[in-house]
Amino acid sequence: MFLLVNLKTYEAGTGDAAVRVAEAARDVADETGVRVAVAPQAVDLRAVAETGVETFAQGVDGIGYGSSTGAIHPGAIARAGATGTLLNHSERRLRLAGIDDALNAARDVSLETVVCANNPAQSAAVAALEPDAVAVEPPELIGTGTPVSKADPDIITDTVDRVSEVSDTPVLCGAGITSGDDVESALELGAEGVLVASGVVKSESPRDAMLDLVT
Ligand SMILES: O=C(CO)COP(=O)(O)O
Repeated sequence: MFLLVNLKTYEAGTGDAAVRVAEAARDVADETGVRVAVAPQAVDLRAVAETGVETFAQGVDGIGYGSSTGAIHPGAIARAGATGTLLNHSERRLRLAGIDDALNAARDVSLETVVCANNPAQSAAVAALEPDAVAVEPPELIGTGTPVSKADPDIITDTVDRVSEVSDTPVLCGAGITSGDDVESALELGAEGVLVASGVVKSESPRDAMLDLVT
C-alpha cells in the first residue's frame, strides 16, 4: 500500500503549511509502517524533503541542462531531495511523446515515476512506457469527495486488466478518496495504492486524515 499525498497548489499545502503536512505524513509512515509520500510544489521540495518524508515532485520536464527557461529540470528536483515525480497529472497533461521524454529524463537521475492517466486506455498506453507506477484518476471525480473506488469501480478493474496486458506496472488510483473505506475498496479492486489531495490537505487535521486512510 502506497499513499501519495498531492499538495497541488492548495494554500494549506504551501510553504510552512506544506512542511506541517510533510511532518505529519512522516510520522504516520513511521507509526504505521505504511509507505507515505508527499508531492509539494517545486519551490517547497527542499523544505519538505528535509522533514525526512518521502518526497515527490508534482512533475518534471523532459529536458537536459541548457536553455529551457521556466522548465523544471529533473536533476534540480533530485538535488532538492525528491526521490520521485508525478507526470501527466490531469491538471498538467502532457502528450505521449512528452511523457516519454520526461520519463527518460527522470530515469537519468533515478527519480521514481508515477504517470497519471484519465482512463483505462490511457493507462495502458502510458504503461507501455514502463513507468514505476500508473495512477488512474478520472478527472470528473477529482476534488469531489466522491471516491473513484465507489463511484466508478470499473475504472480501476479495467485499468488493472488493461495495464497487465502491457506490462507488470503497478496501478494506483485517485480522485475523491477521503476515507479508509475508500482506500480499502480501491485495494480490493486491484490498486496497489492511492493518490489523495483535498481529503488530506483541506482537512482540519491532515494527520488524522492520513491515519484514517492507511489504517
Ligand atoms: O488529483 C488528485 C491526486 O493527484 C486527487 O485529488 P482529490 O483527492 O482532491 O480528489
